[in-house]
Formats: sequence, C-alpha cells, structure tokens
Amino acid sequence: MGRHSERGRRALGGPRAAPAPGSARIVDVRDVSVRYGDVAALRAVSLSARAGDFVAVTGHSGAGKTTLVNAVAGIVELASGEIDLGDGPGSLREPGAVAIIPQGNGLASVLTAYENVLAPLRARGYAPADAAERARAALVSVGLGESGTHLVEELSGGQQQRAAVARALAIEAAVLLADEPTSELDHDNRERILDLLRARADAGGSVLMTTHDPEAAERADRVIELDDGEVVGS
Ligand SMILES: Nc1ncnc2c1ncn2[C@@H]1O[C@H](COP(=O)(O)OP(=O)(O)OP(=O)(O)O)[C@@H](O)[C@H]1O
Repeated sequence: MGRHSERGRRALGGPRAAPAPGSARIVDVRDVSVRYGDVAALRAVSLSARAGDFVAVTGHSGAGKTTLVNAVAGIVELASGEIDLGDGPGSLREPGAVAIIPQGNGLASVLTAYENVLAPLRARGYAPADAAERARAALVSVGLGESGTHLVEELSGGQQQRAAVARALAIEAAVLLADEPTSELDHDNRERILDLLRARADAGGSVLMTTHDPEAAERADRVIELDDGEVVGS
C-alpha cells in the first residue's frame, strides 16, 4: 500500500532568488500508481518539484492529470509508490501547506466570491481583519475587485475560475496544485493567472499545474506529459 509521508514544512518568506539546482524537493512523487477498480489511472509515475519550480502536466483527456493532482493533495489512495512533501522537520500535511485549485472550481455557489476566498483563511486561523485584507487583495489580483460581493452563481464561468484561483492563492501555501486553472479564461485573463502562478513559484512556492493548453504549459519551467497514466515525456 502506498503512503504519503510527512517530511517537513518549509517556511515561506518574501521574494527570493531562484532556487539553487540542488535545492530540496518539495513535491517528490515516486513510482506512484493509482487504480479506480479495473482502471489504472496512474502507472509508476515519478516527478518532483523544488521550491521555486513551476511544473506543467499535460496529456490528453483521461491521461491521469487530475488523478495526479489529487494524489499529491492526498485525496486519492495510492495503490503503490510514495509521495513526499516538504524538506525539513514537521509536516507539509498540516492545514494551509497545500492549496488546490480543483477542476470545476469547487466554489460554494450560494456564497459570494469574497466569502469563498475568506472562509479557508478563517478556517486556517487568520485573524478577521487579516483574513479580510488577504481575501480582498487576492480578489483584486485576479481582477475581481469589483465582483467580490456577487454570489458565485451570478458569476461567469471565467469569473468563477478566477475566484477559485484567488481562494487558493490567498492561503500562500508552500505547494499550489492547479488543475486546469485557465481552461475557462480569455487570453488576457489566462496571462494574468499564469503571471500569478509564476510569481508564487518565484516567491518560493512549488506550483504543479495541469493544462491542455500548450501556450500555458510554455510558461512553466518544465513540462511533464502523461499518456494513459504514464509519464511519456519531460
Ligand atoms: N472516480 C473515478 N472512478 C473511476 N474511474 C475514474 C475516476 N476518476 C477518473 N477515472 C478514470 O481514470 C483515468 C484518468 O482520469 P483523470 O481524470 O485523472 O484524467 P485527466 O487527464 O485529468 O482527464 P481530463 O483532461 O479529461 O480532466 C480515466 O480513464 C478516467 O476515466
């Protein structure tokens, strides 16, 4: 049976230089296989991301991209293999260490965009005023400064996707998992979101993004291609 080991928490600070080539692996996926009944969704997949890395995962529909993201997030069980997160004593499995922009956004449609961004901050223990400021700033960063008071169900698909990005970015997690975060966006908004993911990596985060979009993948430091659950290019 595979397991998620809990190796360490990395303190994140302000802007930082690009990581040295030898710096620690923050996401380390080794020989991971995942099955859904008879379906082998991942087959002995290995990949890693260091602090400062922006890694794109591409592949056709059904290749296993979402399964990979969910495996790293710890929300699907591994049939075999290991996933380590972090590079020091402590745990990157504690709340706030990993943020996810899930496929389909995962927003609560009967809350406002602002409330959706605020709730995880409050749940992670940010004081009310700090949480409110972070939520507002995150919404502004994705271009939703004016739309935060709208219910999610009143927003367009692209606005909802940007709200989901804001919700994940606001947490300032060491690991940011982004599952097709630009699939609903026009060119300018796609570039805005990719800039934010790039900035998160440049600030010391590890960003793992799935995408069907070759231009989005080009913005990453490294592209890993999955086919039928296997890594076929990197
Ligand atoms: N909950 C599930 N139960 C059974 N099979 C599943 C489940 N989730 C995914 N699969 C199967 O696992 C394989 C990988 O699916 P996954 O969603 O990871 O692919 P993907 O590359 O993210 O696809 P897409 O680009 O369409 O989102 C597919 O064959 C899919 O049908």
